[in-house]
Amino acid sequence: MGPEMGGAAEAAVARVEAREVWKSYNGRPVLAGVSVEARGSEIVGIVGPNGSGKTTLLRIIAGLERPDKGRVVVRGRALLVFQENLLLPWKRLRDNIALGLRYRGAPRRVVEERIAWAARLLGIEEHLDKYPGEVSGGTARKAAVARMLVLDPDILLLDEPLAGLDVESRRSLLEAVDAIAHRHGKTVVIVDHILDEVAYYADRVYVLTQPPARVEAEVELRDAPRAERLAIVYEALSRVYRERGRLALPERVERDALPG
Ligand SMILES: Nc1ncnc2c1ncn2[C@@H]1O[C@H](COP(=O)(O)OP(=O)(O)OP(=O)(O)O)[C@@H](O)[C@H]1O
Repeated sequence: MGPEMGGAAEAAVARVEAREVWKSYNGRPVLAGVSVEARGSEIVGIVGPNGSGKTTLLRIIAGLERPDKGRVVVRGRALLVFQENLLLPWKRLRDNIALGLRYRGAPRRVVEERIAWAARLLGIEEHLDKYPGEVSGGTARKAAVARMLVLDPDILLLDEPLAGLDVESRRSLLEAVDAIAHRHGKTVVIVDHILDEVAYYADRVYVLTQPPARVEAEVELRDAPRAERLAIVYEALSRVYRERGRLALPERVERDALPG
């Protein structure tokens, strides 16, 4: 790729791009040339089956691992919310969310303001004085997101944020993510295996293949009505499968099927 052109406004837009990323563990390929991109105020969903390298891809984007091959560009500050939440059980949610800010020496007033803002956005104000063991999985997940959000990242990487949550928790978490991206201007990358809800909220979805992962389909959804987005992704996938099926047909049938 050539040098980035773009003016000053363009230069300020957060961006994350993985291009043809390859990764193997013990000689076994997990990612086999995966390219994804997210920029500006948008939600990008990366959906794939279990073991398809979604976590590995996020860890590479976050700089926690190196790809064997390929290029990763991150413009802006990216923070990863781990699938396991990693809340400290002996600290109240409020203090868990404050951890990074206090570590950075943020003034008390700033810490309190940011916690109040993030808690309101995620709808967990009433739980701030509880311990992680006293709240639902959905509230704990939201607290884990809040803990990163208060650090004001440009890019938020969410590793399977919907895993283990009930329908209402998934909906309310994704509503908050929607506000984080579209009202507060963050770039959000969600990896998950639940296509339905991710498609409903995402501006673009990448569907990964079974491992070793490649991008099976990349589907733009930004301008599509939400209620139609899942169908649009399924249509795109059907096209891919049909195409593959067609290519797999014997040569004779293949020729017969050609127009003219
Ligand atoms: N550090 C590592 N060392 C060896 N193998 C690893 C390592 N990290 C991941 N793997 C393997 O790579 C594969 C992909 O793992 P990864 O966690 O990235 O997939 P995933 O799509 O996030 O899966 P899941 O949906 O189950 O969380 C798995 O088979 C996993 O065992």
